Amino acid sequence: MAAIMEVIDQDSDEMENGGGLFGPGDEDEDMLPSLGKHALVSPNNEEFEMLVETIKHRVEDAQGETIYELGMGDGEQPGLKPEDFQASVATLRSITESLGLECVQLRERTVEEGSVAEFLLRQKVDSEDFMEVRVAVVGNVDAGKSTLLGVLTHGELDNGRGFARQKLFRHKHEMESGRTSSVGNDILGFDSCGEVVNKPDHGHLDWIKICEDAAKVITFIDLAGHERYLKTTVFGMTGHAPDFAMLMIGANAGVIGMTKEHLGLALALNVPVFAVVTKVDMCPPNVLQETLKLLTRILKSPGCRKIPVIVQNKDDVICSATNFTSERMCPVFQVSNVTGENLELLKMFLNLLSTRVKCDLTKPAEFQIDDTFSVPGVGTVVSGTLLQGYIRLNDTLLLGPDALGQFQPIVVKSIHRKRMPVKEVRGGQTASFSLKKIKRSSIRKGMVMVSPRLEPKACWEFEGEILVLHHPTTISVRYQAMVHVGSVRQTATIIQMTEHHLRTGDKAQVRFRFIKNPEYLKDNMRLVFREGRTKAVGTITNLFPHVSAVAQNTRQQRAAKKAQQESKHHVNPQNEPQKPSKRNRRTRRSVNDYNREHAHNGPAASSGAPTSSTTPIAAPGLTSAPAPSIPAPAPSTPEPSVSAGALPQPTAAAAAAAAVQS
Ligand SMILES: Nc1nc2c(ncn2[C@@H]2O[C@H](COP(=O)(O)OP(=O)(O)OP(=O)(O)O)[C@@H](O)[C@H]2O)c(=O)[nH]1
Repeated sequence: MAAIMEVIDQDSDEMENGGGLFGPGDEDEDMLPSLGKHALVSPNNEEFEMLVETIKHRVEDAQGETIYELGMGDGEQPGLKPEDFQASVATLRSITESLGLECVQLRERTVEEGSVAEFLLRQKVDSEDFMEVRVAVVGNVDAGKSTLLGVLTHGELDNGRGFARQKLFRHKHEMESGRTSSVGNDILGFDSCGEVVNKPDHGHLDWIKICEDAAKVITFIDLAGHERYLKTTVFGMTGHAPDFAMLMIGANAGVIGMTKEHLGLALALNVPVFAVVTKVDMCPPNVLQETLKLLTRILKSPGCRKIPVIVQNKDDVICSATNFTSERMCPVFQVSNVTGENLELLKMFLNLLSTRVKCDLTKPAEFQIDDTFSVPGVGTVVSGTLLQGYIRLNDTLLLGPDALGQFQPIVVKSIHRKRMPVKEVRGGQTASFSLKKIKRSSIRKGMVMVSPRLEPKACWEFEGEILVLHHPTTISVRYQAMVHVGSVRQTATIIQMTEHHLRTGDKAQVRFRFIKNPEYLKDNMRLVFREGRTKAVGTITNLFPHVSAVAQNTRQQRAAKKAQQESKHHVNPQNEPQKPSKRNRRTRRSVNDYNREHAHNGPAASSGAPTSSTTPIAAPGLTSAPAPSIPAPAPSTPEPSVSAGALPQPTAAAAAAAAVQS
């Protein structure tokens, strides 16, 4: 794993500037004029209006809150004289009042020229809406992850023997073994003044009440620490779209086991990390110092290039929270779940975290599914993250891709956010939807629900630029491993690459092919490719949208196929569609059942799609030329001779549109 730390080259530019901190001079290039540190002292009407607009824009931009630094100005010495400071505070309060914001002073400092202060400006509580920040909780087994979450969310300290974590375990075997095995969610709500709103009633937390009372809800994605559950942990990090990762380390055990693995994963996915060292109550000071020393060394190493900040007081919290996403800073907390030491600092930090992922609300809806449920009396429910746009009650969306690469229209029957019924969700939020007329068995994790306007296409094959973090020998064509992209988790085969062999530390442009189902992917998504101790990370650079079996079976296609067969080229078995697994055959059956039952819903069913067992599930369809850096596909590759655009594509969008009209 040391190799991981050495080869990851994290690009700081990719970290969005979302800390929310701004001084008057730190304006948005094209929209807002520069303001001096005296701007709030005695503004005239026009200036006041401009200030209102500026703050409104900033709060909206940061999705509901921002931190204002009073007494700071571009190129000016910081600090305001007492009377100017008082006048500025009064102006700030009347601005926030007019915008319906809460204005909470975080701290005040005296500098050479006078005073400087930071204020948290946050939207007032709206019982139907709240800001959402997702924090993935990672770290080695027994680091105290579940315990810390139990303590934070239930407000009761641990006894050092597993008392606090009992409230969070979801499975009987977890209770018995004391180990987390699944991806769990726990929530911590803060009101507009930053106070915790979680009020457990006999150990039970009412999520709806928390959401109603909170202006901001932190969702902890509690991931398993044991190596056995690494697949689930990777899925939690990729599929649950965390804004931040909280890396937990037991002070006495130190940086052991999966700690570096999890840190490497967060770095690879560009998720900013903060560290929490637990169990300081039971750790001798010299051992704690050793742990901190090693952690700091790892964070500063060329593979990480982080700036560790040991958080010791409120000033450190404000500094690190406000600079967290925009810089390479990695705050390090030292806490005890038993005595409660420094937990207040951690809570304050969590309260100040702003969502990092910027979602475009103007784009058509795109929702990635990370779990499915069958709820008695309700029916099929899917949960996941809305990546862009809005989804409202009774919207018709396209669900897919199925094993045939197709999408089918579904109607949203009800929506829940953290168990609270709502009428709509917007980009960046997690939600659960109950769906009409669909069996749970026909939905799998990794599917999406998108607006018909997106005209979604599935793909069997895609290209990515990858970096091998670790492999014991060499990787070559035909190598298979698990690909994690968003909530997609499926084995894929390398079918082409720009290098003959890849070793640890090598980079290459690689073409993958899924072995079971086509998937809905997008350019620039981060991917993790892993198999045992082999690990590679990368970014999707090129997609090869799948042309459904129906579309491929045109006369032109058949002619092209025949011509290819006649040319007696040997077909590379890697490029042939794989024999479906038993599970996949089951999925196909259910899809066929669905198509039979809903023959009017899509051309696939009505046109007698070739779904017999002798027909490949779906042959790869290449609609765009391979990237120049990749050698052209072997002549034997069964590629369609016409572009997908020329084919009578059975567009699911059309099916959805028909469904909407009907
Ligand atoms: N003394 C002391 N014990 C702690 C502290 N935090 C956790 N523990 C104990 O450490 C043990 C392990 O804690 P867990 O919360 O189960 O650890 P985990 O990281 O969630 O482990 P997995 O779920 O298996 O990944 C429990 O017995 C806790 O009571 C702490 O700050 N001080």
